[in-house]
Amino acid sequence: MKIVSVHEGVVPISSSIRNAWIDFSSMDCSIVAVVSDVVRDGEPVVGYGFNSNGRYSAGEILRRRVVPRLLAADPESLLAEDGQLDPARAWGAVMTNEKPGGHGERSVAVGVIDMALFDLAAKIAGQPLYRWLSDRYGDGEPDEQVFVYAAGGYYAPGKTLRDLQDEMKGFLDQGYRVVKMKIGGADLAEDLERIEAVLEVLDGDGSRLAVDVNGRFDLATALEYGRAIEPYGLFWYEEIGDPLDYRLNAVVSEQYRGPIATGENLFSLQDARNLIRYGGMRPDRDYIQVDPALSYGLTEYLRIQEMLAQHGWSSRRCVPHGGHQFSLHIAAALKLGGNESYPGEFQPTGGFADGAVVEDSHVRLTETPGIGFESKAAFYEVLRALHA
Ligand SMILES: O=C([O-])CC(=O)C(=O)O
Ligand SMILES: [Mg+2]
Repeated sequence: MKIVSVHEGVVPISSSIRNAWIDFSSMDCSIVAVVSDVVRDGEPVVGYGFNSNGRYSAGEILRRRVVPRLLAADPESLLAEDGQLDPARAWGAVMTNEKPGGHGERSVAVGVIDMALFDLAAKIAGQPLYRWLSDRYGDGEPDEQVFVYAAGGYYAPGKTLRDLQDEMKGFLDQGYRVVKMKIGGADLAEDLERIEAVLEVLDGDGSRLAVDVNGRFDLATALEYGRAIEPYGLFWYEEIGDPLDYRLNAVVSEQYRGPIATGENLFSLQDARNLIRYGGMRPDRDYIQVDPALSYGLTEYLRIQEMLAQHGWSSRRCVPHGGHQFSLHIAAALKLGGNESYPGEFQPTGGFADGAVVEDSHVRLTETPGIGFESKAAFYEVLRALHA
């Protein structure tokens, strides 16, 4: 098995929405196609990857460092003992001459390639990624369905409380029981009004609503909001302060009794370990949201899972950020607690297979080999155009 060529491009995933920190008016995403010399039905087997959402395309790092190193590696050095592609060995090749620390956009570029290599490896084996992964890194019996919650509830120009309620009703109509909305982009009084409007749609059941601050609050505001929302008994209170401010998180976790979720902007084993060591996260109720696509890929995510286990954390406490197919496979294979879903945003990259049905907030995977981009027509067209 040899890699014949790697093609890289950018796709816009922009929209008019806004969270407490950024708008998405110029959001875009790197995509790659890794073409192998394996031929099936007269066509080369190709692995695809992309970089989730929330960070911009990382083309410069891909073109100047990551892809050249992959192509320069001795093909034999990328194979496991069974002669098949081993994405973890390729990971070592693309990280050659990279110093530790400072895991900014480099982790995004490596994550894109890592995803494509896992897609390729599972396709060559003729298996959907979740079964391939479960056989190698899990117990061989993957979850057949995965808990998903619907993320949305953004701020947008002219968006009324009624619009927010209609958006959430739409999620419930699509089969979701748990929904997420943004807070921290308005003042407390307005956000409480928005939360109460959504709770009306959820029959007053706060345990079905997560709120996401996107790292906006200082400690005083975090505690003030915490006191105000604690009585609602929410599903979780997300990314309350700066993602690297572990002390803020620890102080809030001493005072806010409900579940806290964070980690979507931690991009390495070392950062995730610091969160566990110093962030006050409680293994009996809190959630880790590291997104494998943004954080050096599944190769690094497996290391993070090992670290969590060593610290007494169940994989069920992990619910990755991003709402994409890659994490859905990982969630099923590694028995995570679930996966985010974006029914209304980040097209064409986000979301699951076209035919995927959500029932009681759970979704099943397809048996398409690899990650299954081929079952997501609009995205597949963009990916195929990279190399066709
Ligand atoms: O608004 C964003 O950047 C996305 C986000 O936080 C999430 O999906 O949890
Ligand atoms: Mg978030």
